[in-house]
Amino acid sequence: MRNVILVGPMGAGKSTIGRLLAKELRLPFKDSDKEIEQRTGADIPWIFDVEGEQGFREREQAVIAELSMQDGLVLATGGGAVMRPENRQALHAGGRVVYLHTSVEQQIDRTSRDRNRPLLRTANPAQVLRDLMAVRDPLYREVADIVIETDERPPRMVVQEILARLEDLSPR
Ligand SMILES: Nc1ncnc2c1ncn2[C@@H]1O[C@H](COP(=O)(O)OP(=O)(O)OP(=O)(O)O)[C@@H](O)[C@H]1O
Ligand SMILES: O=C(O)C1=C[C@@H](O)[C@@H](O)[C@H](O)C1
Ligand SMILES: [Mg+2]
Repeated sequence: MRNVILVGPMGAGKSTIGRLLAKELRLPFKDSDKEIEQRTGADIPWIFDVEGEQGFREREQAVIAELSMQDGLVLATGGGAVMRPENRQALHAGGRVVYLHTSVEQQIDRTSRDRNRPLLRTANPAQVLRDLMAVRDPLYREVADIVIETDERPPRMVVQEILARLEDLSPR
């Protein structure tokens, strides 16, 4: 079997739902952001500060390429992973891709308590989230086999819907 891969913006719930989904499927869970941090020995804000976004994206591409090639993982990706065509190709080839959709209003709410997202350390994080969503929403949809709405749905309900929709997919 190939992997189940979660894509979507910051605050969509990829890390939270990925962990629960992996438990349900009894598969190992990997989070590309965490994997980058472990391999670098530094957290994401540090990588952005020292190496710039470009440096982070290079590390992200290497991790996505490697993890997508594995089998039987639940893989949560970073919010910007779909920006590079090489990543979209690797993710599509690596398994079933699930886009966790959320409104910008929910993103603002879900990311407001957490300081670990360097792109949101600005005067107007809501505008940044809106601008990123305008560019990225079509890319998440391009790479996804399934789109799942997460607004007003607790993580456990989202997981059950993913499981049902994965069952319904025909082989590709
Ligand atoms: N369906 C949901 N309903 C309510 N809260 C949620 C839901 N999904 C996630 N959350 C909460 O939103 C916050 C962000 O979730 P999470 O870190 O899983 O997002 P992410 O998609 O991994 O973001 P990033 O791309 O920045 O890594 C967490 O506090 C989490 O508990
Ligand atoms: O949306 C983004 O570009 C990002 C999302 C996070 O998951 C991290 O990958 C990083 O903070 C960048
Ligand atoms: Mg995450």
